[in-house]
Amino acid sequence: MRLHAPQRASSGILAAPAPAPSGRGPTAAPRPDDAVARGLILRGVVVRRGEVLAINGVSLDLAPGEVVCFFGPNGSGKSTLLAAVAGILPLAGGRIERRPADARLALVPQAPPIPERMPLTVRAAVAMGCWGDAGFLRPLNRAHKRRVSEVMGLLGIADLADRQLSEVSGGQRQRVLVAQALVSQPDILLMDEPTAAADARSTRIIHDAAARAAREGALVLLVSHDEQARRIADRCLTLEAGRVV
Ligand SMILES: Nc1ncnc2c1ncn2[C@@H]1O[C@H](COP(=O)(O)OP(=O)(O)OP(=O)(O)O)[C@@H](O)[C@H]1O
Repeated sequence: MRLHAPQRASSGILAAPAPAPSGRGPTAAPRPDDAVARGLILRGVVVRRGEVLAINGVSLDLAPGEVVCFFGPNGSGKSTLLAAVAGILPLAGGRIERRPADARLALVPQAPPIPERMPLTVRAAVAMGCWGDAGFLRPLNRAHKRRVSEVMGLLGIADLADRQLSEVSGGQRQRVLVAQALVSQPDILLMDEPTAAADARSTRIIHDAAARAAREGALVLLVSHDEQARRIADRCLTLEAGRVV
């Protein structure tokens, strides 16, 4: 089973539109300072959160197949950087480009986006990751259902499939959210502290799934306070006060 599909035009349920490239369209020729033909390019990225300069001039070249871990103290800008890459937060300066521009992106957010009391089984929550392919609230085809089952197996949550999401533990819930993102077969997988509530076993399962997605060609950006993340990292970057140090 591939967790990741070749880059294509449609977007997953958790996908956000690519941030508008500043000054040129998605088909423009690479600039001399662009080191990667595919993946993500950040140049002089600046993001404000109210009065705070949360990201202050970050430039990175990130290639498919990499697991890039972001460490750093609370408030250093890790979540803000992922949100900017996902197109959720606007840039106050610089540019972020997906290569190609229609690369599919999925975000595992730090705060679960699904309301705690919403009646939803684990299987239905994971299946939401297929909506980018199937259409919003549309029935899933056999291939989608197979993918949902396979990813639930991979994340060790198959036995929870019919449980209400509100009735599983915090660590199990994190695996559900990771499964939902993986089901969308992202080219770029953004994970914001996906193991914050996870025990050692859950942490290993989540990290192994992220590493597998990268092996299959996805670019994985993983924000973490967990030193275990170094095990799967191709690169570790530290943010301090909005800068990569
Ligand atoms: N919703 C918000 N409104 C205003 N400022 C915010 C908001 N969220 C974060 N900030 C500020 O932006 C800066 C970066 O915060 P961010 O959440 O990106 O840090 P982080 O490195 O992810 O922290 P943590 O490790 O605690 O998750 C901090 O100074 C923070 O106080």
